[in-house]
Amino acid sequence: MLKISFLFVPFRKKFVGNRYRETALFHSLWKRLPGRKQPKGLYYFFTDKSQELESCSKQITGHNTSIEDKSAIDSKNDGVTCEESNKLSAKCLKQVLKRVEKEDITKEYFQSRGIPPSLLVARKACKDEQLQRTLASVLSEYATNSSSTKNVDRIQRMTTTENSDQKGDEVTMACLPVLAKYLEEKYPKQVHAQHRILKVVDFSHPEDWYPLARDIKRKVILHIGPTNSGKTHAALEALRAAQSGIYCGPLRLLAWEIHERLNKGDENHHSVPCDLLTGQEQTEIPNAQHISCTVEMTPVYKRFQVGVVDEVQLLGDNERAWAWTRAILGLAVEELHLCGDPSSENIVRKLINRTQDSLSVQYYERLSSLTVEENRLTSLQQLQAGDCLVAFSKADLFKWKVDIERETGLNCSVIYGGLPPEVRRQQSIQFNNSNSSDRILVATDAIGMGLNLNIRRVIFSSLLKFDGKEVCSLSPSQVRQIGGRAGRFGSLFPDGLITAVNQEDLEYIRQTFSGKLAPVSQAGLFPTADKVQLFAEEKAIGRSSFSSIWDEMASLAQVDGTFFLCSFENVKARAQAIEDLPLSIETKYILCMCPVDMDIPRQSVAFSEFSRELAFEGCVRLTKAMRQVYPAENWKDMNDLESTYKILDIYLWLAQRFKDAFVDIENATMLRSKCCKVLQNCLNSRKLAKSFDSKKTRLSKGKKR
Ligand SMILES: Nc1ncnc2c1ncn2[C@@H]1O[C@H](COP(=O)(O)OP(=O)(O)OP(=O)(O)O)[C@@H](O)[C@H]1O
Repeated sequence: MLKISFLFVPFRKKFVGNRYRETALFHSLWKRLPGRKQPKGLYYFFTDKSQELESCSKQITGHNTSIEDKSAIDSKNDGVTCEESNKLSAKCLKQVLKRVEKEDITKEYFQSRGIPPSLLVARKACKDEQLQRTLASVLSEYATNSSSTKNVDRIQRMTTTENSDQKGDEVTMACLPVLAKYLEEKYPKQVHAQHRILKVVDFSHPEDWYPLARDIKRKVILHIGPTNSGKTHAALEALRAAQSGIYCGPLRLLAWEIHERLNKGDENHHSVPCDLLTGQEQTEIPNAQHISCTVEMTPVYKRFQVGVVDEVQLLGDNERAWAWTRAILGLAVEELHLCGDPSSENIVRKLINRTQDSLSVQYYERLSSLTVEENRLTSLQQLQAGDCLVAFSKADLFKWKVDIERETGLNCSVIYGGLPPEVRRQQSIQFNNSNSSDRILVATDAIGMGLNLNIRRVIFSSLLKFDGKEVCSLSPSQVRQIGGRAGRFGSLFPDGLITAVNQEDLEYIRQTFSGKLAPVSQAGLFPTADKVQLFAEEKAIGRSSFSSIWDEMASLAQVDGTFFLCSFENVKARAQAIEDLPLSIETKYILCMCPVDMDIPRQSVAFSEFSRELAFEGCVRLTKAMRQVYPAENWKDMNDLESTYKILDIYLWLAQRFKDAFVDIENATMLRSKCCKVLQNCLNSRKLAKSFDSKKTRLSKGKKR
């Protein structure tokens, strides 16, 4: 219940007092239509609705609107505000309803004016306030123009339906065309303008956004399999053999890895010159016809022979999914290889059906065994080199590290998402090294993707994770992704094992691996810069109310069942931070896409400072505080360093887009690698252990939850 109210409160809040409330209201009405067909010209009905309903009220009840209401209308030179207008509408409507309920107005009254009695029944049956308003206006339409009776039969039929929800929807559906016609005649200018706006936010055919790709009949090969099944390997073989090609991966770490692998070559492959393109980096390798990039950077304006998009199950990710949708629909390649887990098959089929490319699916099995152990881990002494203990907070990770190192004498490498990718990679190399026969890994779910790890056994210390807002259980897909890291074909430990610290968790893991993954059902979309720009122009939204664009676009956007709109929350938070700056919409859009976590004060302050300097000075420099990289010995120092790294990273991300303004690129790059070195030293230092007060092993505390 709590969760539901969280979802609904902001949603409703969005409508109250919003000057675009009417538009949103009608949007919510037509969304109820099967197939969500957009009724022409619906949106402006309530722009003048106080007067409209006033006259409607007068017609039906025979009374004028109260003096009090009238004075509210008259007191505004430019008409009433929407909020007032809504209040007035409600009052007028109430009057109408009251009179009808008192039977002051009889069926005969309506019939004599050509109003079908079924409409009255429909209105009474309908508890939804929005629908009541719609119906009230339809009543008024009938009262003034009895020739508009095309829908009478439909309405009559629908209002006799038993199910009241269905009744409400069908009544809405029947009323909308009447309303639409009426509005188009009454407010032609506004309706026309509204049509143009709706065209901008019509996201029902995103496949048409990529004409270069649509010019090619692409051959799409979908590689479906669990982790460690060789699907990426197969796709990369095709990439290497191509004259030109592009790899699009979910992480910088993966983009780096493919970039290096192609450039180096190995005993079975000659080297292939390959550029690197990530949010923060861009290389120019001589003669390179290949690119390895992070999926958000996918160039859809350039042709390649072969494209590879990795981890396509992320088409369902709430925040980043748009990048996969864009890459899959937009890559202008002759041959497109998509790699994903079994949950991605349905949605990829739907997308390729839209692009009308050819699709073949290749299925893969794991290359080596993966076994869920019978017994849970009961003592740290049971740990062996090659084990990976998974925990979900940084504090937990370090406590485990300290306990393990003290009690077993084994050394722990550490990997978590907050560490710079360079450090994550160094820690993984250290762990993989075949000479380190005393190595354990303690890690968060950051090991799930992007690192080649030689793990013998994955041990879940918990299945609960804090996602930034609340503590929630890992999904079956996450459990499989993390657990599947145990055992790697061709490594020291080809056969993988999985266990847990808690018995209940172990049971859950067993069930997860024996069940099927729920399919990803929709692919994410996000408005492109030009759509945002056009929308702002049509709506005459100035630079100063940039942050309002996102809610308005979300409320009007037309997205069909194959797609969903990715979350706007982070983008909105960034938009609010730069709201008052004299920057173009285009520049503000770029700033909003910057990967800053606005919930972290140091990051949000730095982002605001960079944006302000960009707007007012045209030259952005690192501050003194951002240049300070001191040796770290404890928990707090580490946090500071991670934070400094992230700020330098944001600086370099922005520098890629505003090269002339961000003049400290060299310095930032140098400081960023210094941060990595210090962090790496700190992680390997025994001094770190002293910053934790962990006298007892965590395994000796209650295991059975
Ligand atoms: N035919 C092959 N010959 C040699 N090595 C292979 C072959 N197939 C796969 N491998 C190796 O096995 C490992 C797993 O393969 P790959 O990364 O392609 O799996 P995957 O299914 O994409 O899994 P994940 O999604 O976990 O990355 C890699 O180290 C890869 O190089």
